[in-house]
Amino acid sequence: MSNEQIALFTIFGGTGDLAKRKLYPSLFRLYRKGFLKERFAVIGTARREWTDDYFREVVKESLIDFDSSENELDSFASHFYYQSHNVTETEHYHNLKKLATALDEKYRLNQNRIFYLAMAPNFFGLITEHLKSEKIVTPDGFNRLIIEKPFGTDYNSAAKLNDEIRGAFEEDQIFRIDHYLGKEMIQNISAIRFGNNILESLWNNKYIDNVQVTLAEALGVEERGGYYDKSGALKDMIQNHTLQVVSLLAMEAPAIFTEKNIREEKIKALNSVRIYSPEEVKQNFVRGQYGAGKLAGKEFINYRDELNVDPQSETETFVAGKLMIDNFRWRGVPFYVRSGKQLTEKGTRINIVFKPTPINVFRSENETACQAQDTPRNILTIYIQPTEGFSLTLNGKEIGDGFNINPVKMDFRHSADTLDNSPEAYEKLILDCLKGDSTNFTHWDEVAQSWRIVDVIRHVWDQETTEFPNYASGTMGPQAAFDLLERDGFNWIWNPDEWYRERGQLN
Ligand SMILES: NC(=O)C1=CN([C@@H]2O[C@H](COP(=O)(O)OP(=O)(O)OC[C@H]3O[C@@H](n4cnc5c(N)ncnc54)[C@H](OP(=O)(O)O)[C@@H]3O)[C@@H](O)[C@H]2O)C=CC1
Ligand SMILES: O=C1O[C@H](COP(=O)(O)O)[C@@H](O)[C@H](O)[C@H]1O
Repeated sequence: MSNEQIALFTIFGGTGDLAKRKLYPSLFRLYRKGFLKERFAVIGTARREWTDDYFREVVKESLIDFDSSENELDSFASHFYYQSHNVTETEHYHNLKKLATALDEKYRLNQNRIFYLAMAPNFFGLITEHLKSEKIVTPDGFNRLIIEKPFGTDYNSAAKLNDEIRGAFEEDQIFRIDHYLGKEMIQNISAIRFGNNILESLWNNKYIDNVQVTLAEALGVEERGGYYDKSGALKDMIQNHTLQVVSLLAMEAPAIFTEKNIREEKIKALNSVRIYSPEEVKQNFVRGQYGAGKLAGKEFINYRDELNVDPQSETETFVAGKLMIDNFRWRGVPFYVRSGKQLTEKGTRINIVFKPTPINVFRSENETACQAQDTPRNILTIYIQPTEGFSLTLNGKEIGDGFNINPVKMDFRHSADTLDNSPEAYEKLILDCLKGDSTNFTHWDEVAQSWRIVDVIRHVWDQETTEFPNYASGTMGPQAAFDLLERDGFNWIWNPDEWYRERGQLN
């Protein structure tokens, strides 16, 4: 059976950074794998006046890292067309419609259309309204809208944006991208949980002590200071990616692994995340901003000295917090989350920290059960990126005299070969959209609840200023983030082996 997908892509923001860095390379990968063959076309639109030929050169340049022949690049690029278009001008949509109709006929596209909004969100409502009023949305075939983040800047703006878009597209036609949902190991969370009875049967507050989710970045804001300074880490990384990861970890098992069932369970999990009072926000969430520092021999500047960042900026580049999930499964189990820029290293990891055995039977005879140190905790670490895999520590007997208990690690990592051949997040998500599968996109109800969770935090922070910068680049964030866990008698785990060693539980 052919895997070929048939569609016309219209990319709004076709001259932009996202299109060049992510979208064109992803389309090329789909082309190479045969998901896109002859029956596809791409219209790139933006205000600048480019010719088709120039556009095709830009597309080819974006594929420079691929080992491909000029012939292959030319035949791929020949499917690309450029239409100069200002999204605020109604007449411009007429030309877009003409071109779309012509390409539909030329490539026999069955009126299947994907509109990719790779532009600033303030244009989304306007574009979708025009797509409908100017009848660029087709009566036959499918019409799907891919929307980039950020989806609003708080609950109210997101709801307004949603209403605007829903004026032209139904919820099942809207594909809100969260590129973390396209990552292989994020998708693997469900496989690890629901495919392994030894884990799922322990996946609750009886056996799990705490859950830790870290989304760490080594880089700073780079050229995106203008956007980032208005956003900050809470809206940039917690509202979307982090809460999505939490919902996948916390959700109940779906009756069957389908889009609708998964979505329902994720929404229920998010709805159970406690919305904090202002006092609880102060106790449970902390923020940071990076100062100058040194990392791997490289000097980093203060966040406030970055390009397009306000020199007095109060924007956080780091967030750590404790989420509580008020349902039967999770009552009392803290979900610690943290994300920040310019930290020690790039890495996304999840640690599921199990409770120790009820009593340490290996204690010495002159110790009571209360005096003895706990047995080392079992830790399940899910490595999302850059290394991908998972490990589980179990306790065993140390070789030799006596009866010393040692954690040993069962470690699985995907090989470099597998990783090289595995699809990139955007590639996967675009293919899902072509197939009409929105499992790995965010539904409005998820977006709405995520905003409700973070809005109260933002509101409290906006009332107060903090002493910034409060962490040096190349560290894992401000002291307050460490205190947050220590207060609960715990510590962040980054590398489980080091963590055991620090506790004298591993030689
Ligand atoms: N870049 C990234 O890595 C990521 C980006 N995003 C999101 O993707 C979206 C696009 O980001 P990015 O590509 O970085 O942004 P850019 O600023 O690089 O691109 C913006 C695009 O919009 C076009 N544009 C601006 N105004 C108009 C207009 N009135 N009519 C038509 N076109 C217009 C610009 O072209 P021209 O000037 O020629 O009109 C350009 O193609 C944003 O929502 C961003 O938040 C999300 C995640 C990551
Ligand atoms: O959405 C975003 O994600 C990136 C981090 O993505 P990753 O796939 O490299 O982990 C982050 O740098 C950016 O600020 C944010 O907008």
